[in-house]
Amino acid sequence: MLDKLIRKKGGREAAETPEGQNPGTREVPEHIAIIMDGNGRWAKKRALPRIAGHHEGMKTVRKITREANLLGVKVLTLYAFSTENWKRPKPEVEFLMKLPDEFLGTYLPELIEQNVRVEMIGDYESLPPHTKRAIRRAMDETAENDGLILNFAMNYGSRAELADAVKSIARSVDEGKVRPEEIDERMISAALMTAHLPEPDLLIRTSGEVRLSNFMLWQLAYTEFWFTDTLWPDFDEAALREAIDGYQARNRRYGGI
Ligand SMILES: CCc1cc(N2CCCCCC2)n2ncc(-c3ccc(F)cc3)c2n1
Repeated sequence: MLDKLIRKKGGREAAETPEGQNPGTREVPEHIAIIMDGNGRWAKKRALPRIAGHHEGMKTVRKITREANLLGVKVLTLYAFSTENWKRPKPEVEFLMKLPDEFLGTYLPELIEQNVRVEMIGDYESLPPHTKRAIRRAMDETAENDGLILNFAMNYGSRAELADAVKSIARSVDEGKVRPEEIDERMISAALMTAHLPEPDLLIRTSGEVRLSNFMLWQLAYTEFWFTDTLWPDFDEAALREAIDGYQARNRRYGGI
């Protein structure tokens, strides 16, 4: 089983672990981001159609959301559909675009009961109308909840997000609201779709793939990565706790030696 934590080196200044504090006693990650990979392979191993893997993966979304909320995680960002996924076969894309409605139709009452707030990052307007309706309803019906933020990255691509942020800042310069010399990291972070969220503390990617796939490239600058061979449909509460244990066991540094 390939479970490994790859710690980002270097980065922003921040206090070292205070003297005397046991580095293993770190808090639960405030923000966990997950690239939910391995659904098609899970189905193939069982001689099932790929959509069976996506459907099983949806049940894992429910399981991991509940566990993360119980553990005190504040934000859970799930990479559900990338801008590149439109290239998949039409029937698969059509099935995927129905999953938000199916997921919320089944689990929204449970999410509301758990005080979960549903949010989304990505290009909302380009989604099919039925997909937008389901997501909009879930966001509206959970807007007052102040528990875990369940943030779906839907029709999301980090480079497109960064390009939009640059355009927005360039417009502000054009309008005389911003001088070029004022543009800094903070202004760019504030122009991203995740401006209102803390940066991810822990990124988990399942199915053994070790790459970012155009996911939160700016926001993951200081994030610890956990890569596991476990396929997303098989990723259960114990697997989540193992990833969090791996995160807590490391003496996280934002730079310095
Ligand atoms: C549109 C692509 C997609 C795929 C997908 N899969 C398939 C691929 C990844 C594994 C999980 C199951 N899920 N699972 C939940 C949602 C969902 C999205 C938004 C929302 F508001 C509520 C639920 C979802 N969306």
